[in-house]
Amino acid sequence: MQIRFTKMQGAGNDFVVLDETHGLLGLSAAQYRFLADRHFGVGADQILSVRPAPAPGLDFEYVIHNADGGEVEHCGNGARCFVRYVHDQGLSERNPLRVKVKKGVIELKRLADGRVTVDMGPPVFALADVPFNASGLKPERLNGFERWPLTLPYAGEVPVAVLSMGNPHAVLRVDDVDDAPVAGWGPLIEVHERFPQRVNAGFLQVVDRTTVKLRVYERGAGETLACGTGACAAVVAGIRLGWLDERVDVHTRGGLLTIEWKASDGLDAPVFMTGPATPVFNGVIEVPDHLS
Ligand SMILES: N[C@@H](CCC[C@H](N)C(=O)O)C(=O)O
Repeated sequence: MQIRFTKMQGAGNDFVVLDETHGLLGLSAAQYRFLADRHFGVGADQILSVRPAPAPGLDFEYVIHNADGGEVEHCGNGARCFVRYVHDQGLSERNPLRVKVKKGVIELKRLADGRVTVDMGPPVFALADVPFNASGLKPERLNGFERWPLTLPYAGEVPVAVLSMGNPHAVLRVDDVDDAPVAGWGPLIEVHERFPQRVNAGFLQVVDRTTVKLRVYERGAGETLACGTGACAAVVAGIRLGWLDERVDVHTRGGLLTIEWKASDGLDAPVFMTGPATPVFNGVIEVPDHLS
């Protein structure tokens, strides 16, 4: 089967975007993996499928698959690319857009300078909803928020903040992100037995109260150049732990994301993420039928 796609990136987190507004392509997990493959397919961290609105009051649905073929709840950088895509392809002129993703409904706004602001919704702290199994663990409390000791082979106990942005995140503070053991610890944290749905592992360096550096080892994709939900989770954790103010510039290896969370309005205040969304190229690819 031949399919048309657009390759996009948001702060270096890259995507294959598919238009399914006129009918579903019915791709299998193996076919998503093929598209994401950097040697045999197009190459991407995630595949984004743009679909018609599933209910009145919504503009679209968009479905996200990780490079490993698994469907996921949310993708912050993908949300910004999705908005740019529907606008550039003439699928909608509306601004803002209300869009269904697996985690719920999100609102996305194109800015005059080409960037996009996403209302990511409130963070989730209930451990069962992350999900995280804390049974038998004794947390360290900082500023009224917990860090949990995660035991890693060879590394011993490392303290992580745990929360969900619709998808699960573990956030670990490091002194120097360029020196952080992302490749070594990332895969161990991703599949740690205390995270029954696996987890995205964020390595956070606090530069000052409004500036951080971040690297994320993503569930189902490995280390990416940026992770939007990871940036939100890291800033929310940093605010709750007393390290950060309510508006923070997050420097990733692929670009700058700005995160705002007005915790002073309550823990259920929405998180706003602003950043770039850039088309790279359009193409047509033959997707092998034997992978269906
Ligand atoms: N790159 C994304 C997150 C994609 C999903 C994540 N890997 C997961 O499995 O939860 C982002 O920008 O948020």
